[in-house]
Amino acid sequence: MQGWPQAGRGQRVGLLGGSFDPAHEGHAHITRVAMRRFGLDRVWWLVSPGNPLKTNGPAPMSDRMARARDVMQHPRVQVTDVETRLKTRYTAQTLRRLMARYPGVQFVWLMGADNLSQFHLWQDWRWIMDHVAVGVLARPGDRLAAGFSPAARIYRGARVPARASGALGLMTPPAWCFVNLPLSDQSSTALRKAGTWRKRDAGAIDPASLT
Ligand SMILES: Nc1ncnc2c1ncn2[C@@H]1O[C@H](COP(=O)(O)OP(=O)(O)OP(=O)(O)O)[C@@H](O)[C@H]1O
Ligand SMILES: O=C(O)c1ccc[n+]([C@@H]2O[C@H](COP(=O)([O-])O)[C@@H](O)[C@H]2O)c1
Repeated sequence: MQGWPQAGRGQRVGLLGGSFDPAHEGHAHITRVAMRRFGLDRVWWLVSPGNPLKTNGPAPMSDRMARARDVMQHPRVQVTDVETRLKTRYTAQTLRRLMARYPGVQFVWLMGADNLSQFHLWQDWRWIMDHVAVGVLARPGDRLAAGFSPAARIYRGARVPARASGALGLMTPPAWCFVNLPLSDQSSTALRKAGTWRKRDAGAIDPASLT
């Protein structure tokens, strides 16, 4: 995919942000499940210029994009460098700009349970909860911690039961839903440790160029 991803008014678009350093079958698996369970028309992978909470830079963007496209081949899923184009790396900033750029599109932020546990540390995380529906996918080892996380507790009144997950993208935020699924123990950390992925390129990102 070259250029900006496409979506029509009224479409439900899931956004899976990640370092994808490297992408793996676990990412593809949760994407397919999210499309089905949350009734999404499309999913865009947002390959991050760099997680603001991680100090080490990831492998070069071009390598991560190429690998992500190899791993995720589906007609309704697009691997994108939207955050590089927008010059954002904080999710709230990215979402504000995407919502302005794609009026009428219903975005659903997707993440694994490990990220829900950390969510209260993200910049403007309450703004995200208040403005975008959030779909959380179970991940081995993180189910309980995610359920008791500050974000889950503070927004417990906005939790959508898993049996109603298909309507998530139509709901007015705050609305978030946790779904169980056949678990995948794949992780980028394990792949990096196994040495099957490229060396890190800590100098690839100039943080000053990003908001
Ligand atoms: N096996 C998995 N099951 C459920 N969610 C996952 C899985 N792997 C990744 N995710 C989710 O996909 C998103 C992007 O993940 P990311 O690119 O950080 O991969 P990762 O395997 O978690 O990497 P790392 O090991 O470096 O933290 C995150 O929301 C993460 O929670
Ligand atoms: O906005 C934030 O403060 C923030 C903090 C940590 C992670 N994120 C986003 O969470 C997504 C998953 O990150 P990662 O590195 O765990 O793959 C990715 O899109 C990051 O930009 C966002």
